[in-house]
Amino acid sequence: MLRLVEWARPAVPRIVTGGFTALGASLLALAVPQVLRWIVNGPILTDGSSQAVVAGALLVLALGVLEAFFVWCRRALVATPGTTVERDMRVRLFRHLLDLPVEFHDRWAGGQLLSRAMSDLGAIRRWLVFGLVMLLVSATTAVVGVVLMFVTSWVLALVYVAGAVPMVWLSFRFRQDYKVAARRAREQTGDLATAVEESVHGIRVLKAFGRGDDALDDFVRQADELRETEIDKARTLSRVSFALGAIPEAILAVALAVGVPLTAHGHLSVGALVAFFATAAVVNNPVERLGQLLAMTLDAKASTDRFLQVMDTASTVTDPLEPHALPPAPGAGSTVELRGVRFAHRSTRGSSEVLSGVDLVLEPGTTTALVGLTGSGKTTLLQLVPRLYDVTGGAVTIDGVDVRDLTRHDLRRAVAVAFEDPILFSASVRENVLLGTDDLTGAEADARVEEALEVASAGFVRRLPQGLATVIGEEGLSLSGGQRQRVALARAIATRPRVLVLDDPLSALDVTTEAVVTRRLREVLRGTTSLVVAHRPSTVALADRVAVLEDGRITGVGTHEDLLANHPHYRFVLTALAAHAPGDGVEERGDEDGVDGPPGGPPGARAQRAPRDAADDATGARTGRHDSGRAGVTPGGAR
Ligand SMILES: Nc1ncnc2c1ncn2[C@@H]1O[C@H](COP(=O)(O)OP(=O)(O)OP(=O)(O)O)[C@@H](O)[C@H]1O
Repeated sequence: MLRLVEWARPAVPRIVTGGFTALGASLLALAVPQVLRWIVNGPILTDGSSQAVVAGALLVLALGVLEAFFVWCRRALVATPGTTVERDMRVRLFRHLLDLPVEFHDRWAGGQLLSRAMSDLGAIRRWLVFGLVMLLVSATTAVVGVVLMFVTSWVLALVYVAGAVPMVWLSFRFRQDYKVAARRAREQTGDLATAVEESVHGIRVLKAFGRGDDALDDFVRQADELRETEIDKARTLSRVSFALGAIPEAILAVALAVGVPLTAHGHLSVGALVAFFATAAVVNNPVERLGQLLAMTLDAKASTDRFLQVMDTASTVTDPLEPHALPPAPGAGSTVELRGVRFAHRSTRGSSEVLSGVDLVLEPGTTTALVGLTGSGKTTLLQLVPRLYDVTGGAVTIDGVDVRDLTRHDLRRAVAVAFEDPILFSASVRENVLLGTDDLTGAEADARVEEALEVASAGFVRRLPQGLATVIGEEGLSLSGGQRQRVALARAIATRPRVLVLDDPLSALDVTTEAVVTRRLREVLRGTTSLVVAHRPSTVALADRVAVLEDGRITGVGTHEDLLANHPHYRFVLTALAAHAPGDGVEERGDEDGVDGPPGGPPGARAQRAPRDAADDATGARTGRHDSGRAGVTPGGAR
């Protein structure tokens, strides 16, 4: 937990000052018994001077008021820096999450990250500003108090210290048990958050399949598990709290039995006896609180471990130490080359590769369609260009520069991506479209948005309630699949990239809309080198050339006609795709340019896109016969 200093450094001065004021408060509390001793041994037992008693009482009052002031100071001092530290840690965690590669996010559940960013950091803050300070102050108070007890009466002090032995042993046992439960509770909180996140994300599927009750049962089971762990923790804590509360009181009984005879026989003054018990009462407070503070510390320890587990994960996709720059843009897109590219996902690394030696050259300004069976690795290959994953062998170059030699910023300015399942953020349409163009403002930005929307045939956004200012994404207006795809396509186009990577970007559009978008896209793509995953013959129509991905390699590159004539696997794939391609219609038919429908569209106007899994690799097509012929297979969707 010492490593928390690294994050808490700016707050350390105030936390330390807060600690000193808390210590001051405890020492003032310990001074009260000494005043009592003076009053009892002095004015009360000697001359009975009421003036001296009043003076003593006023002194106790002053000490009490001062103690209360110090307690207030501690709270005031540590409250603000605690929240600052929490905020800073949260920001650094989020920044690190953004920096970590996709590979990391493939492995980690969202809820686990969410709970680390929220509840774990909250637990660390509470410990820093309260637990840590009070633990140190309690320990110091106990030590100073015991020293005062020895000064008052070493016999009674020995009785008190002897009682500490079982308390230390109990605390040690408690630490062992509670630590495990604390960690388990944190993990279960993360799992619970994941369950909520997944269910909310997939609420339509749950409802459509009537699986809400199952999801609820699952959630209840997880919530019960967490509850049991929390009860486990509470039981462990209450056991130790009981012992830490009872033992000091029992010690006081023993001390009384020893102390009274000592006083009766004149070995101990009455004032000293009173002072001993008053001191013991002050010391008992922090001792009894020890269980609670230890629990808090162990909770914070579990949270710190979980936080550091993420922070210590180094990013594997990093900027080079000596980055290269891309040569000036040639004007007609860049040359992209994949040389002997191999790739295996982390989970299957060592056992099987998705790509096992891909060689492909994309000439400047050309559009290449990537065709292959489902699961053949098209999406994976695409993601290697903007380094969402790093190749495990070979290299990807842009204009002769290895993508790993570019800074990620430069690379991602040069390469734009649109995925089949587009994610839009909770922001206005305009902000979503301008996401990748960080240096554009004002009229220039407006013009770029207009142009991108035009090419992507996304004019429907102007008819949204607030036009381009309408908030879409999770917190805003829901768009249909095809509408989202077009906004995402506009976002990719708006960056005016050298290289455009499109993963079946028109899959949710009906044939008419796709034809319009395709026509406009072809015009724009002339100045860009594009790689487009094609699942439909009509998407192949976008391309100048087609590359066939088969068994982890490119087994054919050529025009559609050439491949159709000479490449059996291409014929097979295309036939299989054509058999499942639209008009398996998806998107509402529109009213503007024959493409744009009103947002949301008429009920029932949308249907799910037909599954293309029938063209699955499970058909044996990878290894089997490719004799499906070429009957009527042409780009543009004709069957
Ligand atoms: N994050 C991942 N972790 C592990 N394996 C993965 C991951 N993503 C994809 N795969 C596997 O890699 C293989 C290729 O997947 P990929 O998505 O690239 O295929 P695809 O050709 O794009 O498929 P489709 O046409 O269905 O979109 C599949 O076997 C898939 O299960």
